Amino acid sequence: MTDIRTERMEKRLWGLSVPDLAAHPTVYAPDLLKGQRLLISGGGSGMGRATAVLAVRLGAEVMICGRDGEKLDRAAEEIERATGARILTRAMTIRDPEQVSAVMDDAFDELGGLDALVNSAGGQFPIEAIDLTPKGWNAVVDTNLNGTWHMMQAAARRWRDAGVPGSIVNIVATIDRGIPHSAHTAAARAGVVYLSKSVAVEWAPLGIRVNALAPGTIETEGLNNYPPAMLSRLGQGNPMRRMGDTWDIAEGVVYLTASSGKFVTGELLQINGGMHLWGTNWPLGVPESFRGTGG
Ligand SMILES: CCCCCCCCCCC/C=C/C(=O)SCCNC(=O)CCNC(=O)[C@H](O)C(C)(C)COP(=O)(O)OP(=O)(O)OC[C@H]1O[C@@H](n2cnc3c(N)ncnc32)[C@H](O)[C@@H]1OP(=O)(O)O
Ligand SMILES: NC(=O)C1=CN([C@@H]2O[C@H](COP(=O)(O)OP(=O)(O)OC[C@H]3O[C@@H](n4cnc5c(N)ncnc54)[C@H](OP(=O)(O)O)[C@@H]3O)[C@@H](O)[C@H]2O)C=CC1
Repeated sequence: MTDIRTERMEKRLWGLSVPDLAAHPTVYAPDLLKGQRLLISGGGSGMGRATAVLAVRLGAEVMICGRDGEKLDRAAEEIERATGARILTRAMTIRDPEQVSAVMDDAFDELGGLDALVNSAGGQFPIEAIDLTPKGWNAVVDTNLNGTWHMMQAAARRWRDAGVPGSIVNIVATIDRGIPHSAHTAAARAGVVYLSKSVAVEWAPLGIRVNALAPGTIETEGLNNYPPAMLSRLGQGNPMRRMGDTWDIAEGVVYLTASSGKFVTGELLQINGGMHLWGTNWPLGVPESFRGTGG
């Protein structure tokens, strides 16, 4: 690891900044998303924000939403400064179907329609499953499963009613072998994966594609929600023995939403350095009985 990276990690400045993202090389042609309109939940930070930057660089018009209006406005200002593109922001929670309906109406009205919905909003807290309270379980399932569903259905209904196609990408997590200390989110994300597969079939006749993307450990400010003791172990929990960056995810999202993904639906794209095959992260520490077992 370079000195600069170590210093940024110690300061908990995770991931690529907006100027980094604006200058990052991309495999895509500059006008790939020209005329496309995207709504990105959780677009004020992390993977959602990186996707917003890549999308505007490729010619798309973008609205981002999340709970914290100041964070969204800050992201929009930084994106405008770095790329010259203006994006729209809406403060809301995906957990409230009425707020979801309002943001979806705004997106369709103010962008003049919608071509793609990217659901990057989500989160959880590390805990041993045996200690979960009903309220904690419900908060995580309501955010990651129910909230994502409200967004998906609200977009799909409008696409159906307008008789136009659409595309949905749901950011989930690497769940293939479960997620110790995060059983609540593993359950919710598994729900989203199979929800996506189910409606990918139902909605194919409507011209709506639905895919999921499973990140591994990705350097974002979201990592600041985890205990400092685990930060030094981050990135060791996959065969490539490093973290991914938000550009890895943004380019994956664009692959699925752009014409490159026009025959892809119901898929789960794993961008995780092989974490679905080997490795794991125990946020609260690996128990003695599991040490040295290769996980
Ligand atoms: C996805 C893979 C996880 C893998 C873990 C392995 C580690 C790998 C490395 C890290 C990978 C990073 C993954 C990321 O997702 S980064 C992005 C993370 N960002 C966040 O998670 C922030 C967003 N999170 C939240 O906003 C909250 O956690 C929550 C989803 C619960 C939001 O809901 P709400 O606002 O309603 O929640 P509250 O804060 O009001 O709490 C409700 C009850 O939930 C319980 N709770 C909440 N926090 C904790 C905690 N830290 N410990 C224990 N219990 C908690 C509690 O019962 C709350 O009720 P009370 O406050 O009344 O007690
Ligand atoms: N980073 C990683 O290693 C991994 C992350 N993930 C998941 O990927 C997604 C993106 O994470 P990442 O970019 O790293 O983290 P961030 O914390 O940066 O992004 C999550 C975004 O979700 C928004 N959000 C959270 N709850 C709600 C809500 N109820 N309504 C609307 N917006 C909400 C947050 O904004 P605000 O607070 O303003 O609402 C935030 O911008 C999340 O679902 C995360 O759990 C999965 C695997 C690994």
